[in-house]
Amino acid sequence: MARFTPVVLRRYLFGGQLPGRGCLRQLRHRQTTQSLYSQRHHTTLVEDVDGNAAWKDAPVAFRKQLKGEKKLKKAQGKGKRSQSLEEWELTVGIEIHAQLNTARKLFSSAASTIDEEPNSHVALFDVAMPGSQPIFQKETLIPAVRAALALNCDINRTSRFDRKHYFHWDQPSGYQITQYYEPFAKDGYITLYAHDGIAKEDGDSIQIGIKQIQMEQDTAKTMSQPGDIHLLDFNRVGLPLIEIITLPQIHHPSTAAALVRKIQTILESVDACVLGMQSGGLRADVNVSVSRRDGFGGSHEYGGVKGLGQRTEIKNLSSFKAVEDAIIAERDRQIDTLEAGGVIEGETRGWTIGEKTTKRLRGKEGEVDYRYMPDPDIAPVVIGADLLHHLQHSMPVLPDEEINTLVEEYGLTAKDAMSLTSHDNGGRAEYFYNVVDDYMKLIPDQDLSTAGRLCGNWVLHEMGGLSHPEANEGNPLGITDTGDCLIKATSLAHLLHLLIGKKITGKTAKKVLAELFEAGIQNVDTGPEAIVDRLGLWYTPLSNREYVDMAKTVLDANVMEEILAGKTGKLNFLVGQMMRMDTEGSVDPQQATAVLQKLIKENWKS
Ligand SMILES: Nc1ncnc2c1ncn2[C@@H]1O[C@H](COP(=O)(O)OP(=O)(O)OP(=O)(O)O)[C@@H](O)[C@H]1O
Ligand SMILES: [Mg+2]
Ligand SMILES: [Mg+2]
Repeated sequence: MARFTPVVLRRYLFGGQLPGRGCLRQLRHRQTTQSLYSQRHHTTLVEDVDGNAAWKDAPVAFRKQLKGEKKLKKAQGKGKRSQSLEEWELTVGIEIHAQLNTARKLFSSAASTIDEEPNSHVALFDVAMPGSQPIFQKETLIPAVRAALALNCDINRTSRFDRKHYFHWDQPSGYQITQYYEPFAKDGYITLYAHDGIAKEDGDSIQIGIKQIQMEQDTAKTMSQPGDIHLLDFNRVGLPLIEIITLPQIHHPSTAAALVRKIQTILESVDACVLGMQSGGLRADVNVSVSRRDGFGGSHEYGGVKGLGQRTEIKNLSSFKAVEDAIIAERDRQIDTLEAGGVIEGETRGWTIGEKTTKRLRGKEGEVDYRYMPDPDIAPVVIGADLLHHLQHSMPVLPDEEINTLVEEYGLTAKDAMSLTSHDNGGRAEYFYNVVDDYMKLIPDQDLSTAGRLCGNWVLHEMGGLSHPEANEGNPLGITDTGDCLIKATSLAHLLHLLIGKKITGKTAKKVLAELFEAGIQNVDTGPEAIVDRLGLWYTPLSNREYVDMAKTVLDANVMEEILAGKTGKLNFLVGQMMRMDTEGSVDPQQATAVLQKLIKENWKS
């Protein structure tokens, strides 16, 4: 599968001290200053694109997810369970493994691949050929450090690699190289807001500590076949991962899912990661415990958090929903066990989508002794102050800041801002900015938030409803990461300009939008004016006589009495009726209201 060339990532490098070839790609057309809008007028980033994008995983539509969560919460809130939740406090800590966005593996120059011919990118070191040595690919530090900075971590200027020993077919050397004793980043945090989808109980926002982030190797990919046959793909072995470890400070399943989703968004926004959860580029292990709320909490402690119950760990969850469902199932199992007088064992458990309960995989006595030891073949990693400084100053706008800008400057609701940034790998937001830019050029004295609200409504809602049998499934509008779309931004801006200038009606605008979409699919170059011309849909205002005739048809004595008695909502109802009467959509609601008011004032009688 083709990838973007690494050239653009050179902007994260400095003074030619690191070669660009080790880094993969830059995804977004995002900037580093406070105001996205103001900077958009000064900055043009060069995107050097080579072939097709490798990312195919569109994030789960946020609205859909919120709806699902609401339903789930409703179901959870019922009956006996909610009673036991008053007595027991759930605590969760999460480990997230994310594949870094690099061209090479962590300790060999073999290419990192996505969906390529199995075992086609494997260096001798990756399969532990005797005599082969690890060569740390220092470019891998760039996405790793960017991820750590985005998660507010302190960067350890000197970190080291250790060996974690275990025997399994997916690990040819018998150990995984990780950072156990001295990871490269620690003491970070992430802030989650209500609009990120956290539990109601967590209020407007919650901060979760990140204990540390370490770099480590991925394992080979196992493809199990019928008949106990396991096929191995060593392309994945040795790919650079980061493991992000949160403190046990999460107390609600939906907050846990929101955290994983937000970490994915953040990693993506700083170009630290290539693939999302849906494509296996991000995996989560959840650690779950419960303790009594009555002050007799548990005796366990982790990272300075005391009073915890015994944890169990559910490994390898690969969707946000699985994170939430597995935590709920494990919480309920632990509470049931404790209420029945049992004890919770420290164990690793598994979760299968659709199951009601987690399943024990191995107990504490079955835990492997990893015999951690410093890797004698790898020198300490020293991060220079200059590299750190450069990376700190080339960070893009982070998702929270972007949401804030969309709400504060562009006048969107937090929900719409979230939707906009989560669609099409962020491409929908880029498209939106382009539409607003073009629209503002047509009406320069327009207030940005008014323009933003109008364009946001069309980009999200009107365009969201478009479909065509020949359109690409999953991305019908053909929106790219950089904001190109089948309906050109400038065409939509012109269309909205015609609408606001009352040159066409709202109904016509929708019709023209559908025509622009169709033209895009058929690769026909046309603009909104040409379509309005062709369809003969230029707006001709109705005469006052026509308004009065229509108003008389909808008015009746009873409704008029109600309006006179102060029921102003009824007036809107009548305007709606007038608009429905006119199939061409030529009724201007303001004028209809004025005519109705006048008739009522004159106490018109039929
Ligand atoms: N009592 C507890 N209840 C809930 N979560 C806990 C508890 N104790 C620790 N945790 C969480 O468990 C995770 C422990 O991760 P860590 O990588 O330090 O150890 P590990 O799970 O033993 O290692 P690994 O799985 O990587 O071999 C952290 O996210 C932490 O917040
Ligand atoms: Mg861990
Ligand atoms: Mg763990």
